[in-house]
Amino acid sequence: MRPGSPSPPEQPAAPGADGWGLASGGGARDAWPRSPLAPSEMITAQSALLEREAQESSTTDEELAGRRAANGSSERGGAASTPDYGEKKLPQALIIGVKKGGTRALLEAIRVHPDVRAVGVEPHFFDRNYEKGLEWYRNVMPKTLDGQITMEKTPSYFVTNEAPKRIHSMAKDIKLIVVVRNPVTRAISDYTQTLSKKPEIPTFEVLAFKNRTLGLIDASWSAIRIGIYALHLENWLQYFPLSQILFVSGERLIVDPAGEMAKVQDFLGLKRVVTEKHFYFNKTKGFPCLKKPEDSSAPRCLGKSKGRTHPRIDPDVIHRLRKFYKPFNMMFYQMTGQDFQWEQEDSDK
Ligand SMILES: Nc1ncnc2c1ncn2[C@@H]1O[C@H](COP(=O)(O)OS(=O)(=O)O)[C@@H](OP(=O)(O)O)[C@H]1O
Repeated sequence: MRPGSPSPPEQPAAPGADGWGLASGGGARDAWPRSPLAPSEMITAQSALLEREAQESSTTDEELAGRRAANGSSERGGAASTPDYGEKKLPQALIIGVKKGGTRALLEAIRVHPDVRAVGVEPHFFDRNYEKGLEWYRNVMPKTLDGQITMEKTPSYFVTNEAPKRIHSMAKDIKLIVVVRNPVTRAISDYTQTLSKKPEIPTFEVLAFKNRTLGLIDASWSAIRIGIYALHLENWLQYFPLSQILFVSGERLIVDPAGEMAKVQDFLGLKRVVTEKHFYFNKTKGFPCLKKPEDSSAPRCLGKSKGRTHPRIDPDVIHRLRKFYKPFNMMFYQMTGQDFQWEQEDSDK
């Protein structure tokens, strides 16, 4: 951490503490709340801090990863196929998280834009493949023409300690996008993904607690820890100003994809090309899908690993988790100047 930078949120305020007014701008990150934590929350917050050193469990888009490994070959970006002219460049914008936030939906939507070329698989350069070097990374990228933006998404970057420094040393003016989602639903989504691969794992309710009788949440479990967004964001703000980070609402990306895409295109300095016209709500899928491009026959919904049915979780556990996350969420709203409204009862259903 650089000298003079704000301290990590070791003592976030308990729910209902004073001074939680939302910042209107981006300068609120200095205003760390100072109210004491409930003891159990103190313990879990501390364990969360300690666990930051732990290696993040991997995030993959199984279906895509299965099709093509990031082994140095480029992948065509864009919905309409763009001829493979141009040169490979290091990315100017990254979708850095969060796992299960809606990162694939965002990447696929922004790739429709003719001025964006993106690599389809997750390169995991700044976490797992850093030692391969920048030339390896550049080679993973698709070719771009002048004026086109190169992008990639790797959701684990957001929770990788070394990522901000590494990315900053590559390009300090890079644009960063984080898709955030109610951390309770995100945790359940994350668990659902693991469960789909390892059906023998314990229940969510078992994994979520260090001590269920005492109500001690296990913040060292990555499914829980990833959702402490304020903690991770603090790391990024040591290297990047808030103006270089866009926070996209994972919830709004589902109910109003065009609205969120307008913000993304503005942030990237792109013309608003991706609009309502590109989306339709697919009742079978239960999610918005991209309309079929003129040169293709099929509309494009995300694969079956996106939009999975979640197992039913004990409402008491949901309630406890909501309480656990509330002070961190408040802190996150204050740091970003955005209220994601996760405290509303229905938002983690
Ligand atoms: N249009 C559309 N179609 C399908 N799914 C959508 C869409 N928009 C957002 N989402 C939500 O994206 C969730 C998966 O998030 P990610 O793509 O970030 O997952 S991953 O980290 O890359 O594995 C996924 O989470 P689950 O519902 O838990 O499967 C979806 O809720």
